[in-house]
Amino acid sequence: MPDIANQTKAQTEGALDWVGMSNIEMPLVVGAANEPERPVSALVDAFVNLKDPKAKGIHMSRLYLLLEDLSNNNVLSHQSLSKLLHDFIDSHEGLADQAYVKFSFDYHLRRKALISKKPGWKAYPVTVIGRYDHGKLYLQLGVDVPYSSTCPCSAALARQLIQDAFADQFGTDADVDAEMVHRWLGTTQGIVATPHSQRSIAEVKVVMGEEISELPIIALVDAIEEALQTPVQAAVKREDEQEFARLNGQNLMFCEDAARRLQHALNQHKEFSDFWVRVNHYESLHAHDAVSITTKGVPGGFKS
Ligand SMILES: Nc1nc2c(ncn2[C@@H]2O[C@H](COP(=O)(O)OP(=O)(O)OP(=O)(O)O)[C@@H](O)[C@H]2O)c(=O)[nH]1
Repeated sequence: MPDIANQTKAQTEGALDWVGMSNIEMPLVVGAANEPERPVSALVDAFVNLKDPKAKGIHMSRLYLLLEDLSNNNVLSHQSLSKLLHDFIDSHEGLADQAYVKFSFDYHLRRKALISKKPGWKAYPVTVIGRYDHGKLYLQLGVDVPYSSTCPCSAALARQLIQDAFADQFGTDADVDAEMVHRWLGTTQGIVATPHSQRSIAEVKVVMGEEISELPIIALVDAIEEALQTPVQAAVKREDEQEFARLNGQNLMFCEDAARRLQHALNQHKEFSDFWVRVNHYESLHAHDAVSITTKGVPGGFKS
C-alpha cells in the first residue's frame, strides 16, 4: 500500500505548531476526586507538533489508536493523561516533541435541594486539557457553572417604589398598625416592584499544580457555587424556591461582583497555580449580556 506520510516529502517545507484531529467522538470513563468513576460521552482534540520541516505529515491513526486504548482500557485521570501525552510523542519519534489533548464532556453531579435536600442531577460542561511542552506537563481543568444573579441597582429601584407605595398607603408620620402593615406586605401592592434577575454562567479555567493527582472537578464546582451562593437548582419544592429567593435577595450581584467573588475564592485555592474567569450575565433588562473577565495575574499565564 502506498504510505504517503512515510514515503513522500513535503511539497512546501515548514515546521508546524500543531497537527492532529478535532472533535473525535469517544466514550470515556472519568476518574475525579471524591466521586465514583463515571462514563461520559466526550469530544476529543488530539495534536502533536510537526518539527521536521521536510516530513510529509504526522500519523493521525497512531494518535487515534492511543485514544482508543484510553477509552477502552483506562480511566481519564491525571496519570493516564500524562501517559497519553508521552505516548503521543513516542509514537512520532523524530517528528514531534510536543503534544496536546483536550477532552470536552458533560459531567453529571447529584446536587441536593436547598431546604428539602431532595437530590437531582445537574450537568456541568467540563474541559480537561493536557499539554506536554518542552519537557513540561501542563494540565488545565475548565467548568461552566450556571447560577442566578439579581441586579443590585434594580433591587434598590424596586425598594424605592415599595417605600413610595408604603407612604401612599400609610402616610409618613401617622402611627401605623403593625397588623395592617404585615397584611399589606403580603399583597401585590406591598411588593409593588421586583428587581430583574438572570440566568448567568461562570466559565472558569484553572491550571492544576503538580501536587494534584486526581481531577478536582467537584472541588472546583463547589468552590464556584459556594462563592456565588445562587447556583441554579435541580429538584425544587416550594421551601427550596423560597430559600432560593432569599439567597438571591441576599446576594445581589453585578457581573463585577460575581467575578470578584470568584477571584477571591480561587485565590484561596493554592493548588490552582493559575485561573481564568469569565462571568456572563444573560440580562433580562437588555437583549445583550453583561460580562466580566479576570485572571490570577501570573506572569506568562492566562491572559484576559
Ligand atoms: N497526516 C495526515 N493524515 C491524514 C489527513 N487526512 C486524512 N489522513 C489519513 O490518516 C490516515 C492515517 O495515517 P497514518 O497514521 O500515517 O496511517 P498508517 O500509515 O496506516 O499508520 P502507520 O503505519 O502507523 O504509519 C491516512 O490514511 C491518511 O491519509 C491529513 O490531513 N494529514
